[in-house]
Amino acid sequence: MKSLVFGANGQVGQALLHSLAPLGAVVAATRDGELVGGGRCESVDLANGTGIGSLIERVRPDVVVNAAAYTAVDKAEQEPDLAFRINAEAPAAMARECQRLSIPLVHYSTDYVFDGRGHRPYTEADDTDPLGVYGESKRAGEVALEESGARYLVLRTAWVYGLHGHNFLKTMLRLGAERDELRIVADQVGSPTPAWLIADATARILDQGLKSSGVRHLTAQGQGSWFDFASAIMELAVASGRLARRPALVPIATSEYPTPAHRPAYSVLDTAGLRAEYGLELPEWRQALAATLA
Ligand SMILES: NC(=O)C1=CN([C@@H]2O[C@H](COP(=O)(O)OP(=O)(O)OC[C@H]3O[C@@H](n4cnc5c(N)ncnc54)[C@H](OP(=O)(O)O)[C@@H]3O)[C@@H](O)[C@H]2O)C=CC1
Ligand SMILES: Cc1cn([C@H]2C[C@H](O)[C@@H](COP(=O)(O)OP(=O)(O)O[C@H]3O[C@@H](C)C(=O)[C@@H](O)[C@H]3O)O2)c(=O)[nH]c1=O
Repeated sequence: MKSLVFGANGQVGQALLHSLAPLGAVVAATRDGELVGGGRCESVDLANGTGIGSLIERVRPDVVVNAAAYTAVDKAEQEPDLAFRINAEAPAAMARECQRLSIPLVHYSTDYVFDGRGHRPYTEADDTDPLGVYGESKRAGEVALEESGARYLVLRTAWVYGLHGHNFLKTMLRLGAERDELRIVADQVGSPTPAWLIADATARILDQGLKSSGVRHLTAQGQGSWFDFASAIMELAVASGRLARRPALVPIATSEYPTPAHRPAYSVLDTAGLRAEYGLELPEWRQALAATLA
């Protein structure tokens, strides 16, 4: 099976290069044709979608996996056009070409498509209502795939972290080394999910073949607040010697940490559908964090 991976330098993209390799050839595409780990690959700037269709046509993969996205949640409030070009128009262009060539398309979306007013895990049938530009642009990407007529799978995930790239784990390790005290929001609840888990699950799904088109939820199991996540990071980082000492962590309300974009208060995703359809077991988020740091 030959895969074409857009966004190969991102957190999920880098993990996909490893996870998809046992299934066959993996053709990587990045913005500038360079891989962060070294080496050249295909190049396409998704903000200017002209090269997308021609690249898919030239590579003729058995599956396209789009891990590229505009993920700067706060900055998106000032750059809505760019966020929509990358998160909605580029996946739409991929879907058009995939539909024309009968190639299945795997794409990722976010818990931030929900408004966070729920009190039980969101299912795929629940209504979306994003609070900010990033979530709106990601929802527009989901709709574009739904309407394309392509065979597709949108994997909605959440709170992605890893040892590569920009994420909350890396921010906490950096700030934890610099400061004696960190103030962390304790009233936003979700499911921290490592990039390797998303990539592994994608490979297990592709190994079986897409069983149906649609949106499915994919996160680590269980739930916690950003404060819980930070507390678990500090505990494991000190135990493993990554941090010399544990900074004091202060739980705060969202109102005490103002940001340009509003974020959902509760965005836990119900993954039962995906687990049943593909027979996947997903680890609890604290176990997944421990495995990542180990
Ligand atoms: N991060 C998170 O917490 C979450 C992410 N998701 C979704 O998961 C998917 C993967 O996210 P993640 O791996 O964290 O994202 P990253 O931000 O780590 O990576 C995104 C990649 O997209 C690339 N990209 C951005 N703009 C362009 C462009 N104009 N042309 C070409 N490439 C571009 C970036 O390239 P470059 O390196 O050159 O900037 C980067 O490598 C996305 O769909 C995201 O929305 C869902 C929930 C949570
Ligand atoms: C750095 C920091 C953040 N926070 C808060 C701000 C915010 O509410 C929360 C998370 O902050 P971040 O900006 O790191 O995370 P954020 O960019 O909101 O993360 C999101 O990214 C996009 C791409 C997604 O799709 C989401 O699933 C989610 O992972 O933590 C603190 O309370 N204290 C701190 O010191």
